[in-house]
Amino acid sequence: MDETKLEVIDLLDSSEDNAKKIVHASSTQGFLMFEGHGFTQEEIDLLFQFSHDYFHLPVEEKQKCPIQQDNAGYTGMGVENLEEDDLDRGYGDPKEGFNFANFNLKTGIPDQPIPEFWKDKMDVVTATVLKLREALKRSLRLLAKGLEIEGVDGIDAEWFVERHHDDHFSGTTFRFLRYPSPVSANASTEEKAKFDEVNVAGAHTDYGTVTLLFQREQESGLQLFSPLSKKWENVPYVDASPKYKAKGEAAPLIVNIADQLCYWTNGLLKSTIHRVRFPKELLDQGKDRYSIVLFAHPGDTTLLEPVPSKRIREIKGRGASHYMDKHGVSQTAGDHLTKRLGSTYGWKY
Ligand SMILES: O=C(O)CCC(=O)C(=O)O
Ligand SMILES: [Fe+2]
Repeated sequence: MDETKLEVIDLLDSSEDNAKKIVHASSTQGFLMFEGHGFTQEEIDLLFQFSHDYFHLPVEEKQKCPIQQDNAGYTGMGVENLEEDDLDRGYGDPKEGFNFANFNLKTGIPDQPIPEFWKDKMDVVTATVLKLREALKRSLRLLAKGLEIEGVDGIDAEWFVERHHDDHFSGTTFRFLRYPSPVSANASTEEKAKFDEVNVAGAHTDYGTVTLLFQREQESGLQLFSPLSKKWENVPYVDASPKYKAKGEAAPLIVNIADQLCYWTNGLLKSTIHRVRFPKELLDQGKDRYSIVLFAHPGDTTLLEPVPSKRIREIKGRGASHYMDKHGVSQTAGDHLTKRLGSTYGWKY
Protein backbone atom coordinates (compact mmCIF):
# COMPACT_ATOMS: atom_id res chain seq x y z
CA MET A 1 0.00 0.00 0.00
CA ASP A 2 1.46 3.29 -1.07
CA GLU A 3 1.12 6.43 0.96
CA THR A 4 0.38 9.41 -1.22
CA LYS A 5 1.71 12.83 -0.68
CA LEU A 6 -1.36 15.03 -0.82
CA GLU A 7 -1.08 18.71 -1.67
CA VAL A 8 -1.49 20.99 1.36
CA ILE A 9 -3.37 24.15 0.37
CA ASP A 10 -3.07 27.27 2.50
CA LEU A 11 -6.60 28.70 2.73
CA LEU A 12 -5.27 32.12 3.66
CA ASP A 13 -3.24 32.47 0.48
CA SER A 14 -5.54 33.96 -2.16
CA SER A 15 -2.85 34.24 -4.83
CA GLU A 16 -3.37 33.08 -8.39
CA ASP A 17 -0.67 30.45 -7.95
CA ASN A 18 -2.48 28.96 -5.01
CA ALA A 19 -5.77 29.00 -6.96
CA LYS A 20 -4.09 27.02 -9.73
CA LYS A 21 -2.63 24.67 -7.16
CA ILE A 22 -6.02 23.81 -5.61
CA VAL A 23 -7.54 23.17 -9.06
CA HIS A 24 -4.60 20.98 -9.97
CA ALA A 25 -4.86 18.90 -6.78
CA SER A 26 -8.66 18.65 -7.14
CA SER A 27 -8.49 17.56 -10.75
CA THR A 28 -5.76 14.95 -10.26
CA GLN A 29 -6.06 13.17 -6.87
CA GLY A 30 -9.37 14.72 -5.81
CA PHE A 31 -7.94 14.43 -2.26
CA LEU A 32 -5.97 17.24 -0.64
CA MET A 33 -5.38 18.97 2.68
CA PHE A 34 -6.17 22.44 4.00
CA GLU A 35 -4.14 24.51 6.40
CA GLY A 36 -5.20 27.97 7.54
CA HIS A 37 -8.47 26.44 8.87
CA GLY A 38 -7.96 28.05 12.28
CA PHE A 39 -8.68 25.02 14.52
CA THR A 40 -6.41 24.44 17.50
CA GLN A 41 -5.56 20.95 18.75
CA GLU A 42 -7.53 21.65 21.94
CA GLU A 43 -10.67 22.39 19.94
CA ILE A 44 -10.28 19.20 17.95
CA ASP A 45 -9.51 17.12 21.05
CA LEU A 46 -12.70 18.38 22.68
CA LEU A 47 -14.78 17.28 19.67
CA PHE A 48 -13.23 13.80 19.78
CA GLN A 49 -13.81 13.63 23.53
CA PHE A 50 -17.51 14.44 23.01
CA SER A 51 -17.67 11.82 20.28
CA HIS A 52 -16.13 9.17 22.52
CA ASP A 53 -18.48 9.97 25.38
CA TYR A 54 -21.57 10.08 23.17
CA PHE A 55 -20.89 6.72 21.51
CA HIS A 56 -20.26 5.12 24.91
CA LEU A 57 -23.83 5.88 26.03
CA PRO A 58 -26.17 2.88 26.23
CA VAL A 59 -27.55 2.03 22.80
CA GLU A 60 -31.15 2.67 24.01
CA GLU A 61 -30.11 6.24 24.79
CA LYS A 62 -28.59 6.74 21.32
CA GLN A 63 -31.66 5.18 19.69
CA LYS A 64 -33.86 7.92 21.15
CA CYS A 65 -32.95 10.12 18.16
CA PRO A 66 -32.64 7.63 15.30
CA ILE A 67 -31.77 8.73 11.80
CA GLN A 68 -34.71 10.09 9.80
CA GLN A 69 -35.12 10.60 6.08
CA ASP A 70 -33.82 14.13 6.49
CA ASN A 71 -30.45 12.44 7.28
CA ALA A 72 -30.34 13.76 10.88
CA GLY A 73 -29.86 11.53 13.92
CA TYR A 74 -28.15 8.35 15.06
CA THR A 75 -27.21 5.51 12.71
CA GLY A 76 -26.49 2.28 14.52
CA MET A 77 -23.94 -0.39 13.75
CA GLY A 78 -24.40 -1.92 10.33
CA VAL A 79 -27.21 0.42 9.25
CA GLU A 80 -25.40 2.24 6.49
CA ASN A 81 -23.91 0.52 3.45
CA LEU A 82 -21.49 2.70 1.52
CA GLU A 83 -20.13 -0.05 -0.73
CA GLU A 84 -21.35 1.19 -4.09
CA ASP A 85 -20.56 -2.01 -5.95
CA ASP A 86 -22.67 -4.03 -3.56
CA LEU A 87 -25.56 -1.88 -2.40
CA ASP A 88 -27.93 -4.85 -2.07
CA ARG A 89 -25.61 -7.03 0.01
CA GLY A 90 -28.00 -6.91 2.95
CA TYR A 91 -25.63 -5.70 5.67
CA GLY A 92 -24.01 -2.40 6.39
CA ASP A 93 -20.64 -1.07 7.47
CA PRO A 94 -19.48 -1.92 11.02
CA LYS A 95 -19.66 1.64 12.32
CA GLU A 96 -22.04 4.01 14.04
CA GLY A 97 -22.62 7.70 13.51
CA PHE A 98 -24.48 10.76 14.65
CA ASN A 99 -25.53 13.34 12.09
CA PHE A 100 -26.34 16.97 12.64
CA ALA A 101 -28.26 18.29 9.62
CA ASN A 102 -31.03 20.70 8.51
CA PHE A 103 -28.79 23.60 9.41
CA ASN A 104 -29.61 27.22 9.67
CA LEU A 105 -26.28 28.11 8.10
CA LYS A 106 -26.31 31.65 9.50
CA THR A 107 -26.29 30.41 13.08
CA GLY A 108 -24.93 26.88 12.59
CA ILE A 109 -27.94 25.52 14.52
CA PRO A 110 -29.37 22.21 13.27
CA ASP A 111 -33.16 21.79 13.21
CA GLN A 112 -33.65 18.26 14.57
CA PRO A 113 -34.31 16.46 17.87
CA ILE A 114 -31.17 17.02 19.95
CA PRO A 115 -30.13 14.13 22.23
CA GLU A 116 -29.88 15.00 25.93
CA PHE A 117 -26.10 14.40 25.77
CA TRP A 118 -25.52 17.08 23.14
CA LYS A 119 -27.78 19.77 24.60
CA ASP A 120 -25.12 21.56 26.66
CA LYS A 121 -22.53 21.06 23.92
CA MET A 122 -24.39 22.69 21.07
CA ASP A 123 -22.36 25.89 21.32
CA VAL A 124 -19.28 23.89 20.42
CA VAL A 125 -21.08 22.09 17.60
CA THR A 126 -22.44 25.28 16.04
CA ALA A 127 -19.09 27.12 16.37
CA THR A 128 -17.35 24.19 14.66
CA VAL A 129 -19.85 24.10 11.81
CA LEU A 130 -19.50 27.85 11.26
CA LYS A 131 -15.72 27.63 11.28
CA LEU A 132 -15.71 24.70 8.84
CA ARG A 133 -18.05 26.68 6.61
CA GLU A 134 -15.54 29.55 6.62
CA ALA A 135 -12.83 27.13 5.48
CA LEU A 136 -15.22 25.81 2.84
CA LYS A 137 -15.95 29.29 1.50
CA ARG A 138 -12.27 30.14 1.27
CA SER A 139 -11.65 26.96 -0.68
CA LEU A 140 -14.63 27.61 -2.99
CA ARG A 141 -13.27 31.08 -3.77
CA LEU A 142 -9.88 29.63 -4.60
CA LEU A 143 -11.49 27.00 -6.84
CA ALA A 144 -13.60 29.62 -8.66
CA LYS A 145 -10.49 31.71 -9.21
CA GLY A 146 -8.45 28.75 -10.40
CA LEU A 147 -11.21 27.71 -12.81
CA GLU A 148 -11.51 31.32 -14.00
CA ILE A 149 -15.28 31.27 -13.64
CA GLU A 150 -16.70 34.00 -15.83
CA GLY A 151 -18.58 36.86 -14.22
CA VAL A 152 -19.96 40.08 -15.71
CA ASP A 153 -16.68 41.86 -15.28
CA GLY A 154 -13.89 39.34 -15.01
CA ILE A 155 -13.50 36.31 -12.77
CA ASP A 156 -16.43 35.62 -10.45
CA ALA A 157 -14.68 34.32 -7.33
CA GLU A 158 -18.04 34.16 -5.49
CA TRP A 159 -19.77 31.82 -7.98
CA PHE A 160 -19.63 28.68 -5.81
CA VAL A 161 -19.98 30.61 -2.54
CA GLU A 162 -23.27 32.14 -3.73
CA ARG A 163 -24.56 28.63 -4.36
CA HIS A 164 -23.60 27.65 -0.80
CA HIS A 165 -25.15 30.77 0.69
CA ASP A 166 -26.05 30.93 4.39
CA ASP A 167 -29.66 31.68 3.41
CA HIS A 168 -30.08 28.45 1.46
CA PHE A 169 -31.40 25.22 2.82
CA SER A 170 -28.99 22.42 1.94
CA GLY A 171 -28.02 18.82 2.59
CA THR A 172 -24.98 19.94 4.61
CA THR A 173 -24.28 17.37 7.31
CA PHE A 174 -21.89 17.39 10.25
CA ARG A 175 -21.14 13.87 11.28
CA PHE A 176 -19.44 12.05 14.15
CA LEU A 177 -18.30 8.53 13.29
CA ARG A 178 -17.04 5.64 15.37
CA TYR A 179 -15.57 2.43 14.02
CA PRO A 180 -15.30 0.00 16.92
CA SER A 181 -12.25 -2.20 16.98
CA PRO A 182 -13.28 -5.58 15.55
CA VAL A 183 -10.98 -7.36 18.04
CA SER A 184 -9.84 -6.86 21.60
CA ALA A 185 -6.27 -5.92 22.49
CA ASN A 186 -5.45 -9.45 23.65
CA ALA A 187 -6.74 -11.21 20.52
CA SER A 188 -4.17 -13.38 18.75
CA THR A 189 -2.06 -12.11 15.87
CA GLU A 190 -3.97 -14.46 13.51
CA GLU A 191 -7.28 -13.14 14.76
CA LYS A 192 -6.12 -9.55 14.18
CA ALA A 193 -4.72 -10.39 10.75
CA LYS A 194 -8.24 -11.39 9.63
CA PHE A 195 -9.18 -7.73 9.65
CA ASP A 196 -6.29 -6.47 7.54
CA GLU A 197 -8.32 -6.61 4.35
CA VAL A 198 -11.76 -5.71 5.66
CA ASN A 199 -13.44 -2.43 4.80
CA VAL A 200 -15.13 -0.76 7.74
CA ALA A 201 -16.56 1.86 5.36
CA GLY A 202 -17.19 0.50 1.87
CA ALA A 203 -15.75 2.09 -1.27
CA HIS A 204 -17.79 5.10 -2.32
CA THR A 205 -17.72 8.71 -3.43
CA ASP A 206 -19.30 11.47 -1.34
CA TYR A 207 -22.54 13.10 -2.42
CA GLY A 208 -21.95 16.78 -1.78
CA THR A 209 -19.44 19.31 -3.07
CA VAL A 210 -16.51 19.17 -0.68
CA THR A 211 -15.89 16.96 2.36
CA LEU A 212 -13.77 18.24 5.27
CA LEU A 213 -12.52 15.68 7.75
CA PHE A 214 -10.67 15.50 11.05
CA GLN A 215 -8.60 12.33 11.43
CA ARG A 216 -6.36 11.89 14.45
CA GLU A 217 -2.74 10.88 14.47
CA GLN A 218 -2.40 7.09 14.89
CA GLU A 219 -5.99 6.69 13.65
CA SER A 220 -5.47 6.58 9.92
CA GLY A 221 -7.44 4.15 7.79
CA LEU A 222 -8.94 6.40 5.15
CA GLN A 223 -7.79 5.28 1.70
CA LEU A 224 -8.34 6.77 -1.72
CA PHE A 225 -8.40 4.99 -5.03
CA SER A 226 -5.94 7.33 -6.68
CA PRO A 227 -7.02 8.50 -10.15
CA LEU A 228 -3.29 8.92 -10.83
CA SER A 229 -1.79 5.62 -9.73
CA LYS A 230 -5.05 3.62 -10.11
CA LYS A 231 -4.19 2.04 -6.77
CA TRP A 232 -5.51 2.21 -3.24
CA GLU A 233 -3.40 4.62 -1.23
CA ASN A 234 -3.42 5.62 2.42
CA VAL A 235 -4.33 9.13 3.43
CA PRO A 236 -1.45 9.92 5.77
CA TYR A 237 -1.55 11.97 8.93
CA VAL A 238 0.44 15.14 8.23
CA ASP A 239 1.62 17.43 10.98
CA ALA A 240 0.97 21.18 10.85
CA SER A 241 3.62 23.10 8.88
CA PRO A 242 6.08 25.18 10.98
CA LYS A 243 4.24 28.37 9.95
CA TYR A 244 0.87 27.13 11.20
CA LYS A 245 2.32 25.30 14.18
CA ALA A 246 3.74 28.63 15.33
CA LYS A 247 0.22 30.07 15.10
CA GLY A 248 -1.09 27.23 17.29
CA GLU A 249 -3.02 25.56 14.50
CA ALA A 250 -3.65 21.80 14.50
CA ALA A 251 -2.80 19.45 11.62
CA PRO A 252 -4.32 20.16 8.19
CA LEU A 253 -7.89 19.13 7.47
CA ILE A 254 -8.31 16.20 5.10
CA VAL A 255 -10.37 17.17 2.10
CA ASN A 256 -12.00 15.40 -0.78
CA ILE A 257 -13.91 16.63 -3.77
CA ALA A 258 -17.39 15.10 -3.92
CA ASP A 259 -19.93 14.22 -6.63
CA GLN A 260 -21.65 17.54 -7.13
CA LEU A 261 -18.45 19.47 -7.74
CA CYS A 262 -17.30 16.76 -10.14
CA TYR A 263 -20.63 16.89 -11.92
CA TRP A 264 -20.72 20.67 -12.04
CA THR A 265 -17.26 20.78 -13.65
CA ASN A 266 -18.03 18.07 -16.24
CA GLY A 267 -15.72 15.70 -14.40
CA LEU A 268 -12.69 17.99 -14.27
CA LEU A 269 -12.59 17.99 -10.46
CA LYS A 270 -12.45 14.39 -9.28
CA SER A 271 -14.93 12.87 -6.86
CA THR A 272 -12.42 10.24 -5.85
CA ILE A 273 -13.49 6.83 -4.57
CA HIS A 274 -12.44 6.15 -1.00
CA ARG A 275 -13.00 3.67 1.82
CA VAL A 276 -11.89 3.00 5.38
CA ARG A 277 -9.75 0.06 6.43
CA PHE A 278 -9.29 -0.43 10.15
CA PRO A 279 -5.73 0.79 10.89
CA LYS A 280 -3.19 -1.70 12.14
CA GLU A 281 -2.02 0.56 15.00
CA LEU A 282 -5.52 0.53 16.46
CA LEU A 283 -6.13 -3.14 15.78
CA ASP A 284 -3.01 -4.04 17.76
CA GLN A 285 -4.30 -2.08 20.73
CA GLY A 286 -7.96 -3.10 20.29
CA LYS A 287 -8.85 0.60 20.13
CA ASP A 288 -11.72 2.23 18.23
CA ARG A 289 -11.29 4.64 15.34
CA TYR A 290 -13.11 7.96 15.24
CA SER A 291 -13.53 10.59 12.53
CA ILE A 292 -15.47 13.85 12.36
CA VAL A 293 -16.70 15.08 9.01
CA LEU A 294 -18.48 18.01 7.40
CA PHE A 295 -20.22 17.08 4.16
CA ALA A 296 -20.79 20.40 2.41
CA HIS A 297 -23.66 20.74 -0.05
CA PRO A 298 -24.95 23.57 -2.21
CA GLY A 299 -28.47 24.90 -1.62
CA ASP A 300 -31.10 22.26 -2.51
CA THR A 301 -32.54 24.29 -5.38
CA THR A 302 -29.13 24.95 -6.97
CA LEU A 303 -29.04 23.83 -10.56
CA LEU A 304 -26.05 21.64 -11.32
CA GLU A 305 -25.50 23.29 -14.69
CA PRO A 306 -22.04 23.34 -16.28
CA VAL A 307 -19.83 25.91 -14.53
CA PRO A 308 -19.30 28.96 -16.79
CA SER A 309 -15.61 28.56 -17.50
CA LYS A 310 -13.72 28.06 -20.73
CA ARG A 311 -11.93 25.09 -19.27
CA ILE A 312 -15.20 23.35 -18.40
CA ARG A 313 -16.87 24.19 -21.72
CA GLU A 314 -14.05 22.43 -23.51
CA ILE A 315 -15.06 19.13 -21.87
CA LYS A 316 -17.96 17.66 -23.79
CA GLY A 317 -20.41 14.85 -23.06
CA ARG A 318 -19.68 14.46 -19.35
CA GLY A 319 -21.22 15.40 -16.02
CA ALA A 320 -23.65 18.32 -16.08
CA SER A 321 -23.21 18.83 -19.82
CA HIS A 322 -24.01 15.18 -20.49
CA TYR A 323 -27.13 15.34 -18.31
CA MET A 324 -28.27 18.50 -20.11
CA ASP A 325 -27.75 16.89 -23.51
CA LYS A 326 -29.71 13.82 -22.45
CA HIS A 327 -32.58 15.37 -20.49
CA GLY A 328 -32.73 18.93 -21.76
CA VAL A 329 -32.64 20.26 -18.16
CA SER A 330 -30.18 20.30 -15.27
CA GLN A 331 -30.93 18.44 -12.06
CA THR A 332 -30.90 20.23 -8.74
CA ALA A 333 -28.48 19.51 -5.90
CA GLY A 334 -31.43 18.39 -3.73
CA ASP A 335 -32.65 15.83 -6.30
CA HIS A 336 -29.16 14.44 -6.63
CA LEU A 337 -28.79 13.99 -2.87
CA THR A 338 -32.20 12.33 -2.51
CA LYS A 339 -31.23 9.71 -5.07
CA ARG A 340 -27.92 8.96 -3.40
CA LEU A 341 -29.25 8.70 0.16
CA GLY A 342 -32.04 6.45 -1.08
CA SER A 343 -29.55 3.88 -2.32
CA THR A 344 -27.25 4.08 0.73
CA TYR A 345 -29.99 3.43 3.27
CA GLY A 346 -32.45 1.56 1.04
CA TRP A 347 -34.97 4.40 1.41
CA LYS A 348 -37.75 4.81 -1.13
CA TYR A 349 -39.13 8.25 -1.81
O1 LIG B 1 -14.21 7.96 8.50
C1 LIG B 1 -13.58 8.38 7.53
O2 LIG B 1 -12.39 8.64 7.62
C2 LIG B 1 -14.24 8.57 6.20
C3 LIG B 1 -15.70 8.32 6.20
C4 LIG B 1 -16.33 8.54 4.87
O3 LIG B 1 -15.70 8.49 3.84
C5 LIG B 1 -17.76 8.87 4.79
O4 LIG B 1 -18.46 8.69 5.81
O5 LIG B 1 -18.20 9.32 3.73
FE1 LIG C 1 -16.81 9.41 2.25
